[in-house]
Amino acid sequence: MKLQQLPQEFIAALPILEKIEGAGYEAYFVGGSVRDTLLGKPIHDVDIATSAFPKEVKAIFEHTVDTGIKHGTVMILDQGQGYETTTFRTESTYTDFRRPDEVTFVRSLAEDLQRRDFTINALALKSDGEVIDLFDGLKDLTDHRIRAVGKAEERFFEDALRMMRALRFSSQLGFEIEATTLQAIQDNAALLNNIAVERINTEFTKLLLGKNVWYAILELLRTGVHNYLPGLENSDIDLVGLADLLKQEQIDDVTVAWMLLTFELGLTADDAQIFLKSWKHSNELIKVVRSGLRLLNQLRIKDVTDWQLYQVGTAIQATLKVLDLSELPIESTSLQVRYEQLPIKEKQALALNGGDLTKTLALKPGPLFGKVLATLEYKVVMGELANDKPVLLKAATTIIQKDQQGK
Ligand SMILES: Nc1ccn([C@@H]2O[C@H](COP(=O)(O)OP(=O)(O)OP(=O)(O)O)[C@@H](O)[C@H]2O)c(=O)n1
Repeated sequence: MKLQQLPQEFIAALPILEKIEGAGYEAYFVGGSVRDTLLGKPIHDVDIATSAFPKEVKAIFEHTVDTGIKHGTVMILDQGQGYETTTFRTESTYTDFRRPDEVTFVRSLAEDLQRRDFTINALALKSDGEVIDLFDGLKDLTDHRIRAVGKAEERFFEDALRMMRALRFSSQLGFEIEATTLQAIQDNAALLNNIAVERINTEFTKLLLGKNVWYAILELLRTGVHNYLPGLENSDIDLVGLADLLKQEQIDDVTVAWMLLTFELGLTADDAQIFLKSWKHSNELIKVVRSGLRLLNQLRIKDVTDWQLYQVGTAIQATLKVLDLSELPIESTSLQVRYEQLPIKEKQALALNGGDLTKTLALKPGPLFGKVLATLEYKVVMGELANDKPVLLKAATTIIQKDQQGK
């Protein structure tokens, strides 16, 4: 099959292929960008595979960066754009974060494509538009099927993360996982124990954000893969609940995805922190999920105060989204309106600050200082005091006097 029209990103990179070919080597576009082009989707990274060894690539181009030289990857810089160019290779196991431990460079494209994960990812595109399809990847693309290249088991032994990738692609693309490949996932799920959790996290997050997440979660459960994911062992019922919620609407926000998951798992904010840490999430994401969960869990038992709403702060949008998707009988719009109408949304918006306490009331920094500001903040949020400097100064004076009388 020959592509008549190439996307702009490939056209821009054509001179690179042609230059490598001109030096007497083979070079092709490979991987996700070829798959996505054939699916009519936008592409992000253009990956190139070549028969030239790294030092040969470096001899052809003036500007290169050794991004993964041991694994055969050299970045070619051209017109402000970087192109990852990898020598044809076979590979053994991955224990490292993202690169295989050992690779053997080869000169044939067929051997390189043979070590790739799925047939839809094992297509190569030549500079003249010819699609090289050695494993019926085109048919699988048309039939919406994820099928391992060759023996699925061998591919998963090379890199167990590929089992997560199969589920992730099925969610993103809305493809079915072919029966033998699915069986091999079921048989080898325990190999995921050897994989760095950061890598699993990346794939699982993409799965949660996919359009066919409902199917992917059911396949995840069917194959037992969830039993090898941190904190998800034996959480079948919660995951089915999550799958049902996500059936209603595709989500596009990583934080919302993880908040929804922890909410469905019925975790408290503290337990969610432990759970998310085990997935190696950032402190920033953990903080947002924690405050959102606190509010949502409060809503499970009773209404929330404006102060609780205020404390959710920047996590409010994600939280309201989760509320919308959850089964709690509360309208997110009413909370949204209440949040919008809060007198202030952050401490900095208080009409009185520490400087005013020092200058106008001669209060020195210390425990009382913090107590005064915190009390004013609470009262303003709760509508007990207007956010107005003279009003707050008066209230501050009263708090200080009471404190001194108390001593
Ligand atoms: N564990 C892996 C990871 C990657 N690949 C191969 O390397 C290519 C590029 O991998 P990557 O950039 O991780 O994924 P893409 O398939 O490009 O998908 P996306 O960019 O959408 O994540 C894949 O298409 C596949 O051929 C593989 O065989 N096994």
